[in-house]
Amino acid sequence: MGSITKPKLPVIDLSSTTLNINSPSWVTKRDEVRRALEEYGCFIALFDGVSPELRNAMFLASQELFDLPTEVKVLNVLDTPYNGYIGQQPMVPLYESLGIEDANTTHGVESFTKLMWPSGNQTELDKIVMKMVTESYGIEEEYESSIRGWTSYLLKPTKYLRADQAAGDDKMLGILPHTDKCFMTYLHQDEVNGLEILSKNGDYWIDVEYPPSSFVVMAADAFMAWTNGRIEAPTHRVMMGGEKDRYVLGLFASIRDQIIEVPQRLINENHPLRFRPFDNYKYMQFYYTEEGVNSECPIKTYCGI
Ligand SMILES: O=C(O)CCC(=O)C(=O)O
Ligand SMILES: [Fe+2]
Repeated sequence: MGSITKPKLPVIDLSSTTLNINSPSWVTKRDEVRRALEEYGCFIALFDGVSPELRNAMFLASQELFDLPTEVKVLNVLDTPYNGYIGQQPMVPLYESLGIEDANTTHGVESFTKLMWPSGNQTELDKIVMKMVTESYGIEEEYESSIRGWTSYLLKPTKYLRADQAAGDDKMLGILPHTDKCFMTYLHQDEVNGLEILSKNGDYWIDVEYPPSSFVVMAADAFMAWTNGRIEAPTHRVMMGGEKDRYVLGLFASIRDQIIEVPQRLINENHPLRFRPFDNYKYMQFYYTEEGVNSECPIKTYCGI
């Protein structure tokens, strides 16, 4: 491992100023997005400048949220396991998160969400990425008719305590290696790095350095199954070092009340069908069963062929 220069994640500019659906650069970018996802399962998207003032405001709000007493935070209970409040877990003592379901619609949290996702356009990033990937594969119709309208968004402010206990250069685990169980994930962080992506061959971890105004776009398990395994959900973890707490805003897109089925176009001799039709929310429930937790690749166990 020592002397290998590790690759960095591809950075793709998806700011609205650079995107024009009728220009040749749209096609180039679209295929770049697909290739990045096929190769790494994720990439860094530069996405419309969030002003420094807004960024500060949203991370300040996040900080205030985590400063609430634990008794208040635990009141945030959601139906899907691990989507409400998580904290004080012995395996990952630095980690804390608070999920807000239906982040783009639920009336009561709308203003909070708007603050957290300035100009409300981060679900727009999902729309752009999905348009690009599905166009690139020629499966836009399948996306429009059976996925897009069923997408729900979980907004998850997350805090990682600084790793005071870490001695010297040692880092502490912020979140255990995992793949996400939803469809797609969009991550935005404050200034502290820590996210690491496992390379496709599993040989090394890639450190993620976010440029300002950038998001990590990451495929999750349900997307991997929908694309018949063309795009794999990358294993990732967080390692904490240094003297600052880390704040992250995650947006997790899942498909609700709709069976996900591999589009015919993605099935052929070289790519035989690998996944049976499945329900994303039932899969997330399955993941927290004993069988799911102990499975090496839960999505394959759940609906693999
Ligand atoms: O903190 C990060 O950068 C990643 C968080 C994450 O992987 C998750 O919440 O699923
Ligand atoms: Fe994750």
